[in-house]
Amino acid sequence: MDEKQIVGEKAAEFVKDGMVVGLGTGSTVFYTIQKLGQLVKEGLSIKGIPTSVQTEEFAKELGISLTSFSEIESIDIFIDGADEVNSELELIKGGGGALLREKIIARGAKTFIVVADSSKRVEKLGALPVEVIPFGYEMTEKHIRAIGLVPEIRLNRENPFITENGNYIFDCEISEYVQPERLERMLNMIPGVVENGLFVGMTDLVITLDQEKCCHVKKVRTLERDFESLSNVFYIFTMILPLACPFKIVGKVSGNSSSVISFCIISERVEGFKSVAIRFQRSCLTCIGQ
Ligand SMILES: O=C[C@H](O)[C@H](O)[C@H](O)COP(=O)(O)O
Repeated sequence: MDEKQIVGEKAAEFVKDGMVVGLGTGSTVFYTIQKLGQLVKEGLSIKGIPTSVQTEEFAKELGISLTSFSEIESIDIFIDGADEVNSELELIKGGGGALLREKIIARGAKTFIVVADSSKRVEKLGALPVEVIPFGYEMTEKHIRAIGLVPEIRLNRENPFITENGNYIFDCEISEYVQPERLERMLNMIPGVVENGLFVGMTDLVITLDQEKCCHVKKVRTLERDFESLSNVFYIFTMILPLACPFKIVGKVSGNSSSVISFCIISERVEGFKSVAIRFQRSCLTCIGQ
């Protein structure tokens, strides 16, 4: 059994009867889907949401029922491969061009499991696909270059590769380190960029292999998500009791580590509370190891 098959099949163990399952794209999750097809034949009842036409067709061939966003409230679990995984379980995806649909599903899933053979583990994330609309892509390329990346248009023979959403992809070399979450935001602010392949703070588990070829299931810290929830509660609190609360949250930002920064109880009403706010932010950052 090759590595992709071991990790791919292992992930199928996390799928339970009645679940809505996001089905990823690629040669690793292929084995998960194949295994799910076998389990469905043995009686497992699930509904799949595919991330690409290729996956959709494969799932149909295997007899896996599919559903659509209009028919479901949420996605229980999303299983997908990755091109690069670092020690923080931050990912680069999109080698197969399916990054946009994958990110939509990853963001909507309660649990996101990544299946990755050992070749995907990297110290530094380095080769990032960025999906852009064809209109003005030459200008978009300049803007991507201006933030320090080295983009190269992905080709299909001599023509630009076209994604299933009708867009182009720039494969970008990350030459200088920028914090992934920041880079993700910077890219997505460029007009013409539809999405990029950085998946930060989304992964719940990575199934991979070590040198002894043992299957490992790593749990990512959920602290950032906890902070996000706490931030939401606090935000609602200050909305309900604006007069009673001495703090004002400047903005509710969803996301991850920097949402802690925007956990931002910056006092607008009482000057003295500013130092409290700053100390609080610092302790949050220490907690998440920044
Ligand atoms: O667009 C493709 C996806 O992001 C894949 O999940 C990724 O490229 C990994 O694919 P594979 O399992 O074939 O290495």
